[in-house]
Amino acid sequence: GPLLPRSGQLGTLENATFDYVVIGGGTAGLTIAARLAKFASVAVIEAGGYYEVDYGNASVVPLLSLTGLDVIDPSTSFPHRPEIDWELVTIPQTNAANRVLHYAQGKTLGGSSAINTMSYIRSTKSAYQRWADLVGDGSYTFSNLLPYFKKSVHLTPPNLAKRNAANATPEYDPDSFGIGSPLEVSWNNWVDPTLTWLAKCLQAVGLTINPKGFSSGELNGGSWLPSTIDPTHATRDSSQTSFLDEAMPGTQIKVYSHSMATKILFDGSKAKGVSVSTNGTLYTLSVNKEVIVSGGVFHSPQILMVSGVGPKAVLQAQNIPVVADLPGVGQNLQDPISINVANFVNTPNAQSIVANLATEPEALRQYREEAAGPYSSAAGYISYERLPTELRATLSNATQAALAAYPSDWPELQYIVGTFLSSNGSSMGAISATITTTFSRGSVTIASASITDAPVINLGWFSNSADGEVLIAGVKRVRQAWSSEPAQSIRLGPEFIPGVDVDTDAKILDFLKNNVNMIWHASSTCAMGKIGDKMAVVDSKAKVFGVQGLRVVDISIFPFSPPGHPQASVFMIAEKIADDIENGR
Ligand SMILES: Cc1cc2nc3c(=O)[nH]c(=O)nc-3n(C[C@H](O)[C@H](O)[C@H](O)COP(=O)(O)OP(=O)(O)OC[C@H]3O[C@@H](n4cnc5c(N)ncnc54)[C@H](O)[C@@H]3O)c2cc1C
Repeated sequence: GPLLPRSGQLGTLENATFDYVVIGGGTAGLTIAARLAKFASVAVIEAGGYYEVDYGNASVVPLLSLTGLDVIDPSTSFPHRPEIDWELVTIPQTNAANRVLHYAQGKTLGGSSAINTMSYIRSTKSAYQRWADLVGDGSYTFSNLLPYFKKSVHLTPPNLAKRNAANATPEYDPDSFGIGSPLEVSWNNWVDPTLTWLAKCLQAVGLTINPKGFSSGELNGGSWLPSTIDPTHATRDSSQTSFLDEAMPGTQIKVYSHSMATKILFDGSKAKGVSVSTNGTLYTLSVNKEVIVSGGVFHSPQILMVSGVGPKAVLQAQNIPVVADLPGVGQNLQDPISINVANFVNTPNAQSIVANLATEPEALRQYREEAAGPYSSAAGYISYERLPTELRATLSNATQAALAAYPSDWPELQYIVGTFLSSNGSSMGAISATITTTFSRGSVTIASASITDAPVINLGWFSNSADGEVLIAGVKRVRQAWSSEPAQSIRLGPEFIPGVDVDTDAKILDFLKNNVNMIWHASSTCAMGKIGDKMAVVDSKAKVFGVQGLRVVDISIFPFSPPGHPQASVFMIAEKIADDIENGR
């Protein structure tokens, strides 16, 4: 790959003053820092280092983003990789069989954009309209956000010669993209044969290809997805390899890596700096202008709380002096749940090719010499829909009414196709169902006044019974796809997961409670809202209520979990708020 030299510590460990100090060099943090550094002095404090150094190929090679990233194991026996993962573990999920889950979050420059599955999907026009309405600011409609979406990415059209899969030609709306920079968005240079079959199964039950793709404000039908990938080298593009790499030589941006922001410091109610710890050295980075918190969904509320901004009772219980009593900090957590319906199949997949000693050398050659072949492939194919009438009719009246409150272009379910090897080396195909109307709510709070104690996470799974009902319908819908005519050409044996004995709603619900997974899209723990909204944490310019000189810019400020995949909107919001700041808003 084209890796630039990656040094470790880049700032000197002593008190200093900047215009802006950004807490967290993750997806949003490096994006906004790089933009602000064009006209101001900026420091970034990041707990991790360079993932290319700390984690090597597993975080760079696209195929390994699906299969090699052992950090995404949600079980409590997850492999320990403290150099790139926060190793967060939830409290027992009381409505989900008391499960305790590991929730991967990137602890590295690039944050979760360095460990995610790289798919690039925006939300729907009505979802952004709802965002605009909730926060009382018309700049959040899709058409007004589009310039920021365009600015944050550089699109390279698919390389059809390399993809070499006639039935997997991506369709998309080029007008939804522009000539932004520096984050690369493009398509895989190889298509997994099993995924083309699974896409056909979804198409056979009515989820036909959406000619506009999923970046023009529509989420229905199916699409071969673009991802955040450098198409020339077929390597992951993250906020680090794009925004930070561009800013490093071009601006005076200072990065304090392997460094913890331990507390935001206030002068009265004005943020005046950040206390930092690097390998035991404590120092203060002061601001002329603002502190920007970009710690992600779990750590942004934590740093606010340990600094005195949060629910008064929580702060007082930890003897933290109250700077601003904001009851919404850590509340409103929304985490979409997902389940696989999986079967053995007779088709090869990327893993069976690279696991086979006869075919692996050619796969390696293709990747090294042509940036193509199985190693170059990550995100594949996704479909969205509102439930068909006959399945909607199986829901309780309360759940039907709850769904009816959503606008008509808001999908209710997402289906992701996937493929992997079973422990005995056989190919498996999986179609997952994921809810896109998360009714359950969780929370994040603190165990102590110290930033070094992990935040206390309750995902709130199944706290609202509508989520289970909708996901049961999703399982039935995926079973329809697995019963379609194309599926008969590839399926081997009876249903493997959940299994043919899981055949009633009650049994499916029990299976779900014991087996659903996160798709790592948790959001909304410092939710944006209108002035006067008691549970809102930031206003529409991302300014924290009740204090001055402090914004939060990351996925925690989404007012709700938007359908689609979040990183596109995370990059967008960082661009938007950077523009607000540059223009004095
Ligand atoms: C396994 C996985 C797969 C995913 N797949 C996809 C996908 O395919 N498509 C998609 O759109 N989205 C995906 N997502 C979600 C998406 O990546 C995240 O929503 C997004 O990256 C969040 O960005 P953020 O800026 O809010 O937080 P992050 O990118 O996580 O950044 C937070 C940063 O703050 C740092 N930090 C936190 N606290 C401190 C502190 N006290 N001091 C110093 N530094 C601190 C962290 O180390 C981190 O670098 C996935 C996420 C995961 C984890």
